[in-house]
Amino acid sequence: MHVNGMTSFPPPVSRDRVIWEFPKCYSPEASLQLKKDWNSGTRAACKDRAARHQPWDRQKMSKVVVVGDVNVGKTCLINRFCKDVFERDYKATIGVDFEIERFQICGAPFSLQIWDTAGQEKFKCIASAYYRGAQVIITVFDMADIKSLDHTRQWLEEAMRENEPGSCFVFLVGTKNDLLPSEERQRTEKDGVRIAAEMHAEFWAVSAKSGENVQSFFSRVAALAFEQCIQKDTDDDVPVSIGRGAAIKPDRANLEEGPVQDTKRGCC
Ligand SMILES: Nc1nc2c(ncn2[C@@H]2O[C@H](COP(=O)(O)OP(=O)(O)OP(=O)(O)O)[C@@H](O)[C@H]2O)c(=O)[nH]1
Repeated sequence: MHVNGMTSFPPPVSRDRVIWEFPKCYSPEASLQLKKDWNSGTRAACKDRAARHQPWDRQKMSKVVVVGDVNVGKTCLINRFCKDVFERDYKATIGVDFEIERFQICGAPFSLQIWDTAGQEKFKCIASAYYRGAQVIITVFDMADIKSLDHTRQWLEEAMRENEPGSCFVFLVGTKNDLLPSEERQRTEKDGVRIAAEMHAEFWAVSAKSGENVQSFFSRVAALAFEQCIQKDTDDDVPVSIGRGAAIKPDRANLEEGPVQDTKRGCC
């Protein structure tokens, strides 16, 4: 970064944004990747740059879009991760909002641009204008409101309408797991896992209130999105697609290759 002819460096990322180990999935039954380690290409690319003390040519960033019914806890989930706060009082998101979170993954700088969208019907047309160019779609439901789980397919369909088929990693996230007694929680998780598998999404259950699984979830998102960026860099001229049907089959090599990107300035 150059400011007035001087080179300035961004501040270091906080410790909980530094990722060396490949983050685990929540449930192997609905996972985008069962592998335990980075792709060999990712490791090699990171090692090579570090050995040559070479900076990455451009800031690597992936666009993440968070969708779901009104009041399911999208804003709280993002705020818990980005600001480590929890807001008890509901304030509707008007249109969209976004946060940029910086990471260091395998020694390389990486950012997630996280778009929070409104669940209210009247803001849908504003929010949907921002779905385009997503590398990750997070569909959110409230674990204490099973109807919101039924609606996640529709949310995904609408988000995918603005993106290339098979071009995005999809997550299905159940929020507010702190509200359920353990038996009910297990039942709802089972339903979530089943629907996630149908949607070719990876399932997670979290609580923005207690913070349970929030950090692990976003680390997982960042790691998968990062690998996709690296793959794109090293294999730029070969068009690849994960295919939506391939997402929960962990052994398929095509997932490791990463999706086709809608390349935007600043994003990978
Ligand atoms: N108990 C509990 N309550 C939560 C949790 N997450 C969110 N809430 C509550 O749920 C309500 C809605 O949360 P928001 O994050 O604003 O919901 P949203 O999905 O962003 O809503 P829209 O912006 O209208 O689409 C708020 O009153 C939060 O306090 C959680 O993990 N546990």
